Amino acid sequence: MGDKLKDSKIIFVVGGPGSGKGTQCEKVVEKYGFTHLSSGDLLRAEVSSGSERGKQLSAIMQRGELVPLETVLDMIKEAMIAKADTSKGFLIDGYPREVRQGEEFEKKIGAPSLLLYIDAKAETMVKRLMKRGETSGRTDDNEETIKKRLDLYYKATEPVIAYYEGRGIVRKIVSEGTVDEVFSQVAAAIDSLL
Ligand SMILES: Nc1nc2c(ncn2[C@@H]2O[C@H](COP(=O)(O)OP(=O)(O)OP(=O)(O)O)[C@@H](O)[C@H]2O)c(=O)[nH]1
Ligand SMILES: Nc1ccn([C@@H]2O[C@H](COP(=O)(O)OP(=O)(O)O)[C@@H](O)[C@H]2O)c(=O)n1
Ligand SMILES: [Mg+2]
Repeated sequence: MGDKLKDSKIIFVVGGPGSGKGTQCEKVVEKYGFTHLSSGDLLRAEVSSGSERGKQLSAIMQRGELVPLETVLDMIKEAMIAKADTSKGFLIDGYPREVRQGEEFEKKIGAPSLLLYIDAKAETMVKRLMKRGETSGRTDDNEETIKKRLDLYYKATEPVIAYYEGRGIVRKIVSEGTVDEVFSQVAAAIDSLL
């Protein structure tokens, strides 16, 4: 089964909290039929299952910190294997969050063919998340945790961009405009890959 994953197309979607990763992934699924796996959503599903592991994850996520690498990687791998037979390719949203997460992913699953870097200004991300927080019900959409998630993003996740830039597979998407304006950049980047 591992080999089957090795052959599948993998796109990493990396960007700050509130940059628009999830929004753009939904539009990519509509247009290209890829399988969208959001690491954050997988973790939140585990939390809402009420499992012991979910309780531990919840505390970490409420602090805006990173959960253990093995946990999130195993959850993504399980989700990919479950869809491997029918998937046209995978959008891995919100992972890797640090370089070693990328290295471990490639050891256990396979190499990405594209990294979509969804780039928005810090104040744009804060504004969007505060607005989303009014309806999302996410325990991490509050000012204090948003700030921690942003700090962690700049410290741990931006180096991921540089790491994959070295391989020439990064496409930077400026996500300041409307959802459709941003999506036209995303579609152009994916079309150049297909
Ligand atoms: N104007 C504008 N708003 C956007 C765009 N993309 C997302 N938003 C808004 O910004 C908020 C955050 O978008 P998400 O797609 O949830 O962001 P995310 O990167 O998945 O955030 P995390 O899951 O917290 O990492 C949403 O409530 C959207 O309404 C965009 O391209 N333009
Ligand atoms: N690879 C990942 C993905 C999410 N997470 C945790 O899950 C939370 C929500 O992730 P998300 O991608 O939905 O949201 P953002 O943190 O990107 O805004 C993060 O703040 C982390 O606490 C993680 O630890 N490792
Ligand atoms: Mg998201």
